Amino acid sequence: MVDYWRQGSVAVIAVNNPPVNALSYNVRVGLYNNLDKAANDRDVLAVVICGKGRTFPVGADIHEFGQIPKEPWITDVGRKIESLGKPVIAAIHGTGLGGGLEIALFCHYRIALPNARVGLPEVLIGLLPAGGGAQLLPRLAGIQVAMEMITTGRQLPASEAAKYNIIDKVVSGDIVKEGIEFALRVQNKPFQDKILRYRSPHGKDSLQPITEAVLRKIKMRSRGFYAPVWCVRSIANSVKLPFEEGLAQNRIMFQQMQLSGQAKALQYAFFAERSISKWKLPCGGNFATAVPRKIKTISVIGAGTMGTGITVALLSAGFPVLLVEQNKRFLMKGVQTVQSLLEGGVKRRKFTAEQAKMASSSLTTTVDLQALNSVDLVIEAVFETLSLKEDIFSKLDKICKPEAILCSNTSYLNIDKIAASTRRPDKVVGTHFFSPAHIMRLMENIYGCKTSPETVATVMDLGKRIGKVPVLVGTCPGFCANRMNRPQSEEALFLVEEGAQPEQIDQVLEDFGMPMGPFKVRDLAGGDIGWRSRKDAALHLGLTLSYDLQFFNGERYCSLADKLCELGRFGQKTGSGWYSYDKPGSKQLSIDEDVTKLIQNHRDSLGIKPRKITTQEIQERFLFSGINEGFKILEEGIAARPEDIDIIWLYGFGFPRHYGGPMFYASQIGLKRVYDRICHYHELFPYSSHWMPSKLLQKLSIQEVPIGQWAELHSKL
Ligand SMILES: CC(C)(COP(=O)(O)OP(=O)(O)OC[C@H]1O[C@@H](n2cnc3c(N)ncnc32)[C@H](O)[C@@H]1OP(=O)(O)O)[C@@H](O)C(=O)NCCC(=O)NCCSC(=O)/C=C/CCCCCCCCCCCCC(=O)O
Repeated sequence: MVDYWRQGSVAVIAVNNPPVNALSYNVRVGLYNNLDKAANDRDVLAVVICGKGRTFPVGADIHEFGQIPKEPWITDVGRKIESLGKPVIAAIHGTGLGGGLEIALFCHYRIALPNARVGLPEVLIGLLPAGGGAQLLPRLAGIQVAMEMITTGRQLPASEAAKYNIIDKVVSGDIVKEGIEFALRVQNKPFQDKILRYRSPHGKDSLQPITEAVLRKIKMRSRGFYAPVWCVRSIANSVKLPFEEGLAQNRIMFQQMQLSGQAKALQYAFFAERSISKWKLPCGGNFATAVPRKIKTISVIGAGTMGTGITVALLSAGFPVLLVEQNKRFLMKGVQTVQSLLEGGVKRRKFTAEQAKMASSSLTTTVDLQALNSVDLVIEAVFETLSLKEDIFSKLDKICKPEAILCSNTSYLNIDKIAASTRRPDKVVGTHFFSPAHIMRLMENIYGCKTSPETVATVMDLGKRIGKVPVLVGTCPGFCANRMNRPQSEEALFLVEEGAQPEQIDQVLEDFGMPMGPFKVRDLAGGDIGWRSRKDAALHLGLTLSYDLQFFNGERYCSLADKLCELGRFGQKTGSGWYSYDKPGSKQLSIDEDVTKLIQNHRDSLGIKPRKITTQEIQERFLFSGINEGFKILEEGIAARPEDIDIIWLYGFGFPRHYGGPMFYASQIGLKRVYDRICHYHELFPYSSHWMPSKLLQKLSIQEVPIGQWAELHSKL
């Protein structure tokens, strides 16, 4: 796991632990022993530490967390470097992260390739850099830089790291060769002043103001995530305590954090995110065997909000796009939107003006579907009306070349029905983007019963290539994301009907860590869309939405949202919704007395006496109704694993990452407790079928099955 060789007077110690040279126990032992070997070899005058393969070590092996790490620890390897009596050079390529960078900081010199990156990302997995990073970095780069890097986990490119003295020299060419050359130059020079433990942290007199400023920033963005605050404390230890004492204190904090639910959740999320690309279809096709088609040209149908967002996402990733609309007026408007989204990207520094110009020049437009006869892939993004989509797909089937893949950006409709309107159901797939599609990273890809593994592989690959997080699910109304979100939105309305205020519910869920409460989300999305589909659904059943309606199609129903829409209060875009806004389109909101009165009148008209609703009830009814649906989604095989569901929630709805996602959150609360509360609400609200407890949840709750075994056990149950 660690290779050793000598080139003249230089010993090279190369970590060889693919894929990312994680510092697992055997690697630490290998490093320690080989450093000894170099120390004892009198012909060795300098040592180079590097990584084989694609990268320098990226840190501790996260799989080993949760157990007490066996010695030697990273700090033991560090002490060995410091006391070696010979200069040690870290030669960094790829990424030098976490414990990897810590080892480099114990070295006397650090060189890196221009495209290398360094960072201390422990905070992102709920930890602090206890292997020496929080003590060493302030002594090298100063308190300010250390605070920024350690509390955010940001990776710095080599050139920026060199500005802060983290890298002594940026070199090009072969990193090992460069390391050896550097070693030969410094081998006979004094290097005691390069041992960072003997330095004092730069900017230590400003510790207090820097800490206060950083804590203010953390408070604004943390939403209950506490690792950044502990990271701040660990850096303060570098000023307040002697080096070894600081290390010991940080180790104690690390141990406590490691056992915390937040660290477990974040580490789960890390691996969950990597597992989603390992998809499998019920028919047996999977990521390892299916080969994606090469996609060069893409057409997007529909230049509305979704179509233009998707177009920008594709253009900015370098794909030429042919944008289609039914008439020139809509098309012109769409092109203007694309241009302004690209300009917005330049302002947000997502890309340069030059890149935006290039992207814009790759956009072509047409009002003629026939022009799509040579594209490799089509993404349809028109209204959510099945008949309209069926019509478009049957036309596309006739126009597009036989091997072209046809995708629907539907958030709700049955992919099999859309596919059935073509003679190529194997090449039809759902690609559900989230709004705003050029920003939101989730791409919920939906296979139908005939979608081929090759088609799935192609859209999963496309998602990655445009910087999205593609998750594969099966087809059912609302798929995974919207199906789970629906009971939650309904519960939010019912809670208001029973006595809560919209702003109270929003606050409770924002305090929980959601980026926005459900009523703010409704106002942002626009109430009119849901209103129209509710009216359509009623019409379909031969009903009308009336204001005293308490049941609809056998289910409990709350007409408050309809009443708001009837008043033209569609949300932010009209300047009023559940809240009122400074002006249409503004985000500045305030509580509106008219809405409070409307809610009161609504309760009066139905004879509902408002009751006090607790924070616990709001959290449970919102979160558990969605979680119950999540278990049904697993039960039906719509999602293959809880990880798929959790990643959908992390990226589609901003579920707080330090809870891992709703399914992991349920596992941490305890399945028995979640199940019991769901049964309780089912008893209270028998006319909301979403409280019907999931059978899978019931079975798993009997033995509190750990989340890693849900999918496997489910297939056996
Ligand atoms: C940027 C990456 C490195 C690479 O990204 P990419 O190229 O996109 O590839 P990925 O798909 O992400 O990854 C490829 C595969 O590698 C796996 N992987 C990645 N990183 C790790 C890792 N760190 N460990 C294990 N496995 C890893 C990944 O899962 C992929 O696997 P697969 O192909 O899907 O199977 C990117 O991966 C990345 O960012 N990685 C994370 C880097 C990171 O977070 N590093 C920091 C880790 S934490 C750390 O280093 C901490 C060190 C200090 C430890 C201090 C210990 C103190 C001792 C206390 C002891 C107290 C005992 C007291 C005892 C007593 O007193 O009683």
